[in-house]
Amino acid sequence: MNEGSDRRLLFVFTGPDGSGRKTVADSVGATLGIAKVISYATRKPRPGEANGQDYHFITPELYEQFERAGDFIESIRMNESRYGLRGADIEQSLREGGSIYLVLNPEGAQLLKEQYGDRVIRLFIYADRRTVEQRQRDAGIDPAILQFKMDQYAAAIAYQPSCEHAFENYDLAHTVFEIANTLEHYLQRNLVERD
Ligand SMILES: Nc1ncnc2c1ncn2[C@@H]1O[C@H](COP(=O)(O)OP(=O)(O)OP(=O)(O)O)[C@@H](O)[C@H]1O
Ligand SMILES: Nc1nc2c(ncn2[C@@H]2O[C@H](COP(=O)(O)O)[C@@H](O)[C@H]2O)c(=O)[nH]1
Repeated sequence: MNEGSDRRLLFVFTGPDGSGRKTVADSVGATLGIAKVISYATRKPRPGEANGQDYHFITPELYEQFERAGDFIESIRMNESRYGLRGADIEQSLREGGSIYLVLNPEGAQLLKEQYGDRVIRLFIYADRRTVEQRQRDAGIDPAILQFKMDQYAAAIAYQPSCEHAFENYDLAHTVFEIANTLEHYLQRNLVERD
């Protein structure tokens, strides 16, 4: 486990796809001035997505190269696409920017928890199945991918009890406010402990 003596925290936003994890996480991150660590993905960007902001969009060949070099702290395959996080990116962000946040599915959240132990705070973001499906349809997700994501909904929801905190996400401003308040407590506690 990679706990070390450092108490900089990793806030992991998880939950079902379409619950609003990215939207909420980016807003909380901007409010609190916390840096995001971005995954590498082999899929093509969707409309509105930007390289280096949503993902590092890379070719399958480069992904394989990173994987062979043992760069990924965790790596998944989903719908023919690969997604992974480079351990060096996490370590560098922690060194340079203090606490960080990430957006991961429950599998990734669990793997990070196993690696970083109690430095990982999992924030489970959820909404009901119908809302989540409608949001993703409105966002223009490919119907086959949407079906795949909805097939994962129940399994994703089952991860909630494992997480340190859970927040429903209907009123975005309210959700962001609640989470920012919660995270501020962690950040302040850490400042006091490190004095
Ligand atoms: N509280 C909210 N009310 C209405 N729409 C929302 C809310 N939160 C997020 N959305 C919208 O829902 C859609 C999905 O949000 P987002 O991409 O943040 O979800 P996600 O959980 O990261 O899922 P995915 O990984 O599939 O993108 C986006 O169009 C976003 O603008
Ligand atoms: N375990 C990991 N999951 C990841 C990573 N990067 C993204 N994701 C999750 O994959 C799905 C699909 O994302 P989409 O952007 O194509 O809709 C979603 O749940 C992401 O949160 C990762 O590095 N590891």
